[in-house]
Amino acid sequence: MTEPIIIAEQISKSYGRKQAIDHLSLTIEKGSVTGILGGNGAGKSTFFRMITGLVRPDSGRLTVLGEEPGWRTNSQIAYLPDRARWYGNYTAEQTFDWGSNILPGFEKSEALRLAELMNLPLDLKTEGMSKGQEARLMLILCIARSVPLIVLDEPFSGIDGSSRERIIEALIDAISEKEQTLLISTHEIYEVEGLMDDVVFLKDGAVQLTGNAEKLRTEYGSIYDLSKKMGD
Ligand SMILES: Nc1ncnc2c1ncn2[C@@H]1O[C@H](COP(=O)(O)OP(=O)(O)OP(=O)(O)O)[C@@H](O)[C@H]1O
Repeated sequence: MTEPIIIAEQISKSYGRKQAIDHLSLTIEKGSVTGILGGNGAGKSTFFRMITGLVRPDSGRLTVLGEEPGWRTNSQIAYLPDRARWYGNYTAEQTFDWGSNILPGFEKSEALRLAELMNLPLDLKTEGMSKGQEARLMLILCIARSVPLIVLDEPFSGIDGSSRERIIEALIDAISEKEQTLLISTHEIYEVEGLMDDVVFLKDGAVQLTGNAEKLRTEYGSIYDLSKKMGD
């Protein structure tokens, strides 16, 4: 029996004359890995910001973990924003200590294990990190948390193609044991598609197509091929 963790009912959001989200209705099932896909400006990041309460819908109703998004739901969400920046100049290990003190559900031992899997040096300070190393650190801060919902907005941007596979394996490894729900937006569909149970294509702030990834693959060959058809 499936149970929804996110229910969006006809939600809309405009920035001035730009309609970023347009009467979007969508249900995300508990325990699923859902790829939120779509071209630039489709509304992916805005939808994620709504889930984390950073942006409120102008109209419609959004329910996350059984209630309206806010500080109570946010303690149960690990969110990687699209333009994540780490401002302090700390080593990865010091950052994990900070995470243990601040982030609900953060497990330092899991973070250390993931850092090894992802080849992230522990003694390097953030100012000396490459873009890809910083991206790994931000990702680990999210996926080393035992929280019901993980929301990753473009987690692989800045990570080179040859490292991505290893990082995606670490991600699968991190979430497979836990009953977590994962939402992930990405333009790297080819590498990530094996991870997805469900797929949502957004266009102009509304659902263009949604479905079970396996079923869509039977019909279209691959989610990557489908995304080409959808014009991503
Ligand atoms: N704070 C803002 N102020 C004005 N317009 C905004 C703002 N945030 C988003 N928009 C607009 O809303 C639309 C949706 O943007 P959003 O960032 O959600 O798209 P996206 O699907 O995440 O795109 P990308 O793949 O390029 O990251 C775009 O047209 C964008 O310009």
